[in-house]
Amino acid sequence: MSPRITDHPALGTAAQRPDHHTCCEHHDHHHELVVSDLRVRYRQVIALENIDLATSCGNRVALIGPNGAGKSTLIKAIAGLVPRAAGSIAWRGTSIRRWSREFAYLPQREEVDWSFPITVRGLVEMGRYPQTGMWGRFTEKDDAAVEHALATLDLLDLAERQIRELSGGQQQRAFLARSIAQEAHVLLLDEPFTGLDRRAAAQLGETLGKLAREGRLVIASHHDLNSATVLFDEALLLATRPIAFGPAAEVLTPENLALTFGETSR
Ligand SMILES: Nc1ncnc2c1ncn2[C@@H]1O[C@H](COP(=O)(O)OP(=O)(O)OP(=O)(O)O)[C@@H](O)[C@H]1O
Repeated sequence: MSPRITDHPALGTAAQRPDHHTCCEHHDHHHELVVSDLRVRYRQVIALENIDLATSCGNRVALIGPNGAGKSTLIKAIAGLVPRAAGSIAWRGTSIRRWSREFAYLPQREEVDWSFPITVRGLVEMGRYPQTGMWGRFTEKDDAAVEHALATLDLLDLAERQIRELSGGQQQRAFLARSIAQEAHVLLLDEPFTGLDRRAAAQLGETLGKLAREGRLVIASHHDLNSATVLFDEALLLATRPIAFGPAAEVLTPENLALTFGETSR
């Protein structure tokens, strides 16, 4: 999906991609998630290069850039779903080697088989499998975690419905509820606002705010520049390489956006 860039007059101008970037200091011990000098490639294609990102729970981080900029790839790399060609990703001081229960990943809508026969409750219960195992017995603690997740996402009334019978916004909430049941601290969301109407988007925005205030870290690719400063605390502008990272309102300047969108990534 294309970003809405029409409201930003600076974006029409061609801009050179910078040969250096403004970015947070990496190598720091104060942040819970630290991505340092990350490079990811798919065969010959370099999807990400020189990515540095340091942030902590309580923040909502937007990944912003043109199609092919590497947003999905960065989300997958942090989730441990694509291999790194170089660099490191550390969570609470320890390198992330494989998918961890701390990380919950929400793929782009079209990557999910929504016709899969499962109820909302069944989907949310899957969040407990890392603890119980697929065929494990649910304890009271597991049941309580599922109820808490359904309540947090306002899904108790829909718990017995099939996910294919839900609206797009309700489906997003069901997936987020699964992450909450998993007790994941890092929510990695690929374009969670895409396809939602205003009301569902507002509700999701509130939910992400609540989850961040509860002490989770939300990282999401996002296409709507107009809402980015409202919905997110921090932003990483990227076009294969990072253009800027910092507080969303400081980073989303016309100059930075021109650098990010002025030249389409390969
Ligand atoms: N499985 C793959 N095999 C080969 N190349 C890939 C693969 N996935 C992504 N790429 C390439 O890696 C680059 C980054 O893709 P990515 O999907 O991360 O971008 P994006 O910013 O999420 O784009 P969009 O906004 O279109 O979703 C692109 O050049 C893309 O073509």
